[in-house]
Amino acid sequence: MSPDFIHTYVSVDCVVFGFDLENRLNILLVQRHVDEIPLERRRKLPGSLIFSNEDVDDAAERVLHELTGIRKMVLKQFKCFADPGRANNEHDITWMGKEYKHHIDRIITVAYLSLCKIDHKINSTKYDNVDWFPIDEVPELPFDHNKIISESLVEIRKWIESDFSIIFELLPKRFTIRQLYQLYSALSEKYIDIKNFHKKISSFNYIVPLDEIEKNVSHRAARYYKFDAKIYKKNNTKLIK
Ligand SMILES: O=P(O)(O)OC[C@H]1O[C@@H](O)[C@H](O)[C@@H]1O
Repeated sequence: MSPDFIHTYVSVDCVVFGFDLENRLNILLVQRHVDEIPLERRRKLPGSLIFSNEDVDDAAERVLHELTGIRKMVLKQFKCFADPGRANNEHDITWMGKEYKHHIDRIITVAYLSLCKIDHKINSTKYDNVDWFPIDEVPELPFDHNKIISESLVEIRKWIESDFSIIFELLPKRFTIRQLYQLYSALSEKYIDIKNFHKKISSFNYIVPLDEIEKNVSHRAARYYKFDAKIYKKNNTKLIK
């Protein structure tokens, strides 16, 4: 075989989105625990090299489980990142050497998107530090992880346009229309008038009003709603075309 063909490692990286109480999109970052790397360069996307007998999708599921303790999470493979130089920063080489006891200088990574309710208990079996970061407070990250995150944003927008029901993976089980509006606005780049949004939403029978309203709020208390997946599957309409 020509020596120009690569023998390379393959990894997965997961961008897990959450939506916080201040109506901001967040993502989960983990911390590398290695003294030789400066503190401010230790945060990264959760990821792993894949095992020789493992499918990439299975590796992504494993990473998410090791990250959150949750068995089944919504998961979407969206892109492969294969720049030959993506893993040759000296800190990243040090990290890979410590973590895998190998000199690794080329890794192709397959990136995944996932969604998690931010109030879900994170019970990591692998990482000591797992934290939510608002998307505009994400620090400079190792490898090409900042690039992966910015491409994942484009992807999550497309995903919501093609399957609106995934938005409910990010909302609490009961939510107000304002929360739904704020999440939809944070995700889509278009301006949407709140009154029109309310009108559209009230025509969707899969968004079901509950007999509960907000308590202890300074504004007019809003009603809570829930998403009914069964009704949604029957209609499967897009929210806004
Ligand atoms: O074991 P760790 O370092 O978490 O994962 C392997 C890393 O290797 C790189 O391709 C990835 O970007 C990934 O983050």
